[in-house]
Amino acid sequence: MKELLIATANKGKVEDFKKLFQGMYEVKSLLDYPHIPDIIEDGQTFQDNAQKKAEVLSKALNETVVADDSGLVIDALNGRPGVFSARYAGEEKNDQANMKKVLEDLRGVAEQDRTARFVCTIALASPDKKTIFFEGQCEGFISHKQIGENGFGYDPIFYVGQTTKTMAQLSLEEKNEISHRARAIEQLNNYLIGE
Ligand SMILES: O=c1nc[nH]c2c1ncn2[C@H]1C[C@H](O)[C@@H](COP(=O)(O)OP(=O)(O)OP(=O)(O)O)O1
Ligand SMILES: [Mg+2]
Repeated sequence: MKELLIATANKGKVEDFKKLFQGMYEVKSLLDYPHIPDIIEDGQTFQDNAQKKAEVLSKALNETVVADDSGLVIDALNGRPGVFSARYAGEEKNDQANMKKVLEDLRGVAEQDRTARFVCTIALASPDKKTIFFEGQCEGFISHKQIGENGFGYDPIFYVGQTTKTMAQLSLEEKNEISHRARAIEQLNNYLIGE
């Protein structure tokens, strides 16, 4: 089976990619290449960061690389945390601290004003080809406390759509039906099949 390298060291993302590419590609990630240094994400947009992560690795290894830059965009916080989602509460990239800070920032904000979306931008970079982008989103709203054990990142505080289920209450299969990452990967997959 063909290998596909994902320029991420995020275990939750790797699990999503492996499940979504099951039977199609053998997914490798930066977890398999621990010696590769972290790529500084200094872009203004998810696309900028996905492009940098994919192109730096594609050039270094001279092979096709996929990268994902994603995050939580909250309307009442003017789109924050956005591209700063991973480090919202500090450089240690601690999910619990990030969620705590979001809930503190939204203290007193009414239900109807807690709208948010997850955004995932995927970049496909190949040596001597133009980088291509695919974006997926998932609408929802922010809970008042953490609910559910599954997934990663901000899943426990993100109610999916108009439901009363957080992303962390979904099974991996259910999440992969509706998530921002699944929607972006579906477009990537359609492109790769057509190549
Ligand atoms: O499905 C998701 N469910 C919950 N939270 C999520 C999801 N997708 C992204 N997120 C959050 C986690 C992290 O706080 C940020 C990603 O930051 P982002 O820089 O793209 O990833 P990262 O630094 O963890 O790994 P890497 O850059 O190596 O891909 O958005
Ligand atoms: Mg990152």
